[in-house]
Amino acid sequence: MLKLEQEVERRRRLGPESAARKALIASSYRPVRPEVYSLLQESALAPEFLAAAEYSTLLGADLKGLLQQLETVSEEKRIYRLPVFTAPFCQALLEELEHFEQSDMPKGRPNTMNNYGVLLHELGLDEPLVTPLRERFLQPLMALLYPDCGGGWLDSHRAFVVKYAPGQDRELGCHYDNAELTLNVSLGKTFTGGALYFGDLFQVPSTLAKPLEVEHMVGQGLLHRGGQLHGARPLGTGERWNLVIWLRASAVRNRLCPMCCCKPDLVDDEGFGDGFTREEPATVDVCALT
Ligand SMILES: O=C(O)CCC(=O)C(=O)O
Ligand SMILES: [Fe+2]
Repeated sequence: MLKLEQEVERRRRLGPESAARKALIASSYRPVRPEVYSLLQESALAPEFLAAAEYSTLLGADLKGLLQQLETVSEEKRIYRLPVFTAPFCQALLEELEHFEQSDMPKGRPNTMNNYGVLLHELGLDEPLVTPLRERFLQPLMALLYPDCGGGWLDSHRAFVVKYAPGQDRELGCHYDNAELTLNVSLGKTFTGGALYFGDLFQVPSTLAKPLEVEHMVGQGLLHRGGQLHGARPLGTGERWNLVIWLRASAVRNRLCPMCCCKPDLVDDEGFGDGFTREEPATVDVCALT
């Protein structure tokens, strides 16, 4: 019981501690690549990503048409891949994130599994970069790919960078994300190993006997359902940096928390919190499994 109370207390502190770090970073951190903090421009996005997002907004766009614009990694598991950022933007973002990681600024860690990395909202990158990316480009794309998992109802996110390097984190255990949908973009650098593996949806009783192995390709993003069990194989050599965006739809999670599968009992938090809202959820078709 004591452990549980400690965990509740730890979680209660997360919001205010994060807000304090964000304020300190805003007042005293000096970026090395300030241009990544300006409002997201289409010139930062890969032509393939722009084309897929643009197609998705057309009247009459359908899944079949969209699938011609991306790589289907697994039809059964509904995992897709496409380039997201241009190479120069990837490079600039990576340089900025590395500069921050090496600074003496306080850092919130992405989740309980990764000890290295950066939370993008603490750096002030939500407003100029992640929110526009979600609202303008990911939303139409996800609405066509995953209409049954809240793809058309995305209203918040949690974005972070995970870093794997020798002597630091090298792998990630099997888990599911606190997200309806996830975008995972490989930013670099040069590395071997570190492939993702995917099992079934976590609600499906199964073993991970024959997971699907998916290599990261620098510059490219993988799209998958948050509930799809996955993990990362050990890094071989080099450094691996990935931008992970956990995409959330309050209309889905307000009904059933995707982590505990119960009706959520909400407490106040800062920013997007965990993506729940107190309003009545809109009526939305929801996948029976995620
Ligand atoms: O290492 C990766 O690329 C996956 C990270 C991941 O699954 C997560 O942070 O939720
Ligand atoms: Fe994950």
